[in-house]
Amino acid sequence: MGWVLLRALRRRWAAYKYRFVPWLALNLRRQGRTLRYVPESSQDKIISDEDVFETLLKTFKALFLNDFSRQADILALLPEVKCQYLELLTWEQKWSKVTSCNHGSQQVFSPEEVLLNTLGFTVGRDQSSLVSAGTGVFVTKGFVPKGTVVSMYPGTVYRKHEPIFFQSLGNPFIFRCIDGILIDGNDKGLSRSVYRSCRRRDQLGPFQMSDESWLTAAPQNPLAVGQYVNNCSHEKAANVCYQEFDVPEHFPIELKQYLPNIVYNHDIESHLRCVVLVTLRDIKQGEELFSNYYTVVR
Ligand SMILES: C[S@@+](CC[C@H](N)C(=O)[O-])C[C@H]1O[C@@H](n2cnc3c(N)ncnc32)[C@H](O)[C@@H]1O
Repeated sequence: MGWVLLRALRRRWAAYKYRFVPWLALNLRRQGRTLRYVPESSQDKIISDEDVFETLLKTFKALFLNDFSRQADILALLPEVKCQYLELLTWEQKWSKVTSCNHGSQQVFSPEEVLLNTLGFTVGRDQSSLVSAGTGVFVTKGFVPKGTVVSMYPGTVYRKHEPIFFQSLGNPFIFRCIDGILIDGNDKGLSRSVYRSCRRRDQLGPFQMSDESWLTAAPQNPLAVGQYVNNCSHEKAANVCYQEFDVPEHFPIELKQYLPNIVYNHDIESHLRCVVLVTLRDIKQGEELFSNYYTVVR
């Protein structure tokens, strides 16, 4: 009995230790080199950055237009602020949208319906098909072709040496990028408070620089559930892969409200790091997503 328990504990620790920052720090010092659980020679990207950008843009634009009635304060700033996407609409189009919102005649879809109409599928959390693996992520409707952005890994982004010790204790949601950047995707406890506080810090007037609804059961960006994807096993091969994506400077400001990531420290100039999950094969409705926790592509 004791032996079985010990073996179970050892297996749990073996899977978890790479995400336990004090363990990483200790091994870094011992080995005198950067410790990665990701191979040094990272694979090529599954899809190009341009394709990731296009998918996010398409999805966020659709969510933005669906949320139009909530965007009135942003619209009011339009003459002064360079809103790249809204500039594409004529004033007549904007006016017709505002009036249709005011008269309540605009059809408002749920974020999942918007995703289905835009990308042809929806994803959501449910009990994993693996015994005792807790929650997992499933394709709930539609079909996802190979090479598609199917999800995003939300959370606070920590650069190397930024303080994450207390947030990392007992936290299985810390994701490590190839260059050592960490993303804390835990939606509870201290991690949750840190994310919310960073988000409030970065708000620019009516413009939200990121989304915090992934902390709830109903995210306004329905792709932001990637932290719940489980690890592959002998029976369940990986069908998605993590891919890093740095948000370019020209990302439309009014669409940043759908980005589920925020930097812990914004004093240092750099692009916001996001991680998306890309399908490695076609995935049908009802299938669970499985990644390989030890593989990330730049
Ligand atoms: C990032 S979380 C994934 C979401 C998790 N299933 C949950 O319900 O919170 C990682 C944790 O999920 C569980 N997990 C992931 N893949 C698993 C697998 N193949 N078998 C058993 N447990 C797994 C482990 O407890 C792991 O520490």
